[in-house]
Amino acid sequence: MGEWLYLIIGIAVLAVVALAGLVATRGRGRAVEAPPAPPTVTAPPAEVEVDASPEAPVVTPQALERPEGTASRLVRLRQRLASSQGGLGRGLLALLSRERLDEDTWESIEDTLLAADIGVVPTQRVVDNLRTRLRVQGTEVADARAVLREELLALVDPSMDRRLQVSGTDGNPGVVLVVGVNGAGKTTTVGKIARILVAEDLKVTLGAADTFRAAAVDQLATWGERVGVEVIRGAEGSDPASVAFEAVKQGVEAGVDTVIVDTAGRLQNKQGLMDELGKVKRVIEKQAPVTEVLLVLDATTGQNGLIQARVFREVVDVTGIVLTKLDGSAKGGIVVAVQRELGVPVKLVGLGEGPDDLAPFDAGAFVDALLG
Ligand SMILES: Nc1nc2c(ncn2[C@@H]2O[C@H](COP(=O)(O)OP(=O)(O)OP(=O)(O)O)[C@@H](O)[C@H]2O)c(=O)[nH]1
Repeated sequence: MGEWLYLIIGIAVLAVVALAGLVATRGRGRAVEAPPAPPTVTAPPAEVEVDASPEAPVVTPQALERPEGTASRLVRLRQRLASSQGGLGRGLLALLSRERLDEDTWESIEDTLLAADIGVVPTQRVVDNLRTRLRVQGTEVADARAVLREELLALVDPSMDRRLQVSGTDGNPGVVLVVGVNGAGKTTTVGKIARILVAEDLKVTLGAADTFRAAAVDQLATWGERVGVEVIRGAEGSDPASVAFEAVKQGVEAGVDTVIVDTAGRLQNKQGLMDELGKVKRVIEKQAPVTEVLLVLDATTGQNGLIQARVFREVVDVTGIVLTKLDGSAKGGIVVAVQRELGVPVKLVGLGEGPDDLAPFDAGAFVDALLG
């Protein structure tokens, strides 16, 4: 009987232990299956602002981009130029091919040219020349196109030297200073020029001297990272001249071909701008001469752009113009107006937000694009 009692007690103990084990296992199972606690929401990292821009993803140095080569970029961008500007030439040709070129028609031709922002004086000149040439020569429609092409080409002036001075002398790098009001596309243009130079196997350093906007500095840093170009930056609000100085100094030491300096474009007043850009240029030239001063203008701003251009011309010796956003405007005539205003050539045109949407300006190709 005693043996039976021990056996029953033993079985009971085993059953209790097994039951306890089962409950504990189930308990652990539930703990594993339980949904994880919600993640703590942390502030986005500083780069997020740059990340948000579709054209400026953060790319690690291991994944350097190869910028588009000049030849394929030109073919692509010429088509884009023709699609944004072709309306002007088509409109003019339609008017010129009318049976009778009466006063109303000449007035419409004048209005079409003015609407494209060519400016009053050049418009008058073209209309006068067309009137004389088409009357004297009694020209057929087919010739009207050739005459119009010649007149537009003369306005754009193919004789201007549009080469970018990106090389220095005496062992110095070329130094390109990029100026213009905020929002014109300065920082983007600096990034795009760097890519053009990298595609041509030149060594480049960038100076982020637009220290008033942290986002502009970050934006430029991202442009540089994408193609493995060093970007010299200062703290937010630091002296733009010291950043420019440091960029050129490091560029000289590293033996690069070109240093491109992005500047701040606050048009607070002429004196302030003059002091700021004057100082930037002076300190740079302690290291190496500035070889090119590019003024970036937004083609969509019309007369306003011309007023800005005038202010910058008085402040700094502009040597070339970059017209941005020509893709977003049918007013390609601004090329003529701004060259007339400043007496310096348009050297580059921006034709989109893509990283390789910047092209050297070519007078003949531009006029052909106008004629559609
Ligand atoms: N469609 C089009 N957009 C352009 C072109 N060039 C620049 N942009 C856009 O214009 C906007 C302003 O360009 P930014 O380079 O930031 O202008 P910024 O002059 O440096 O202005 P801050 O950085 O404020 O000094 C951006 O959204 C660019 O993508 C262009 O040729 N075509």
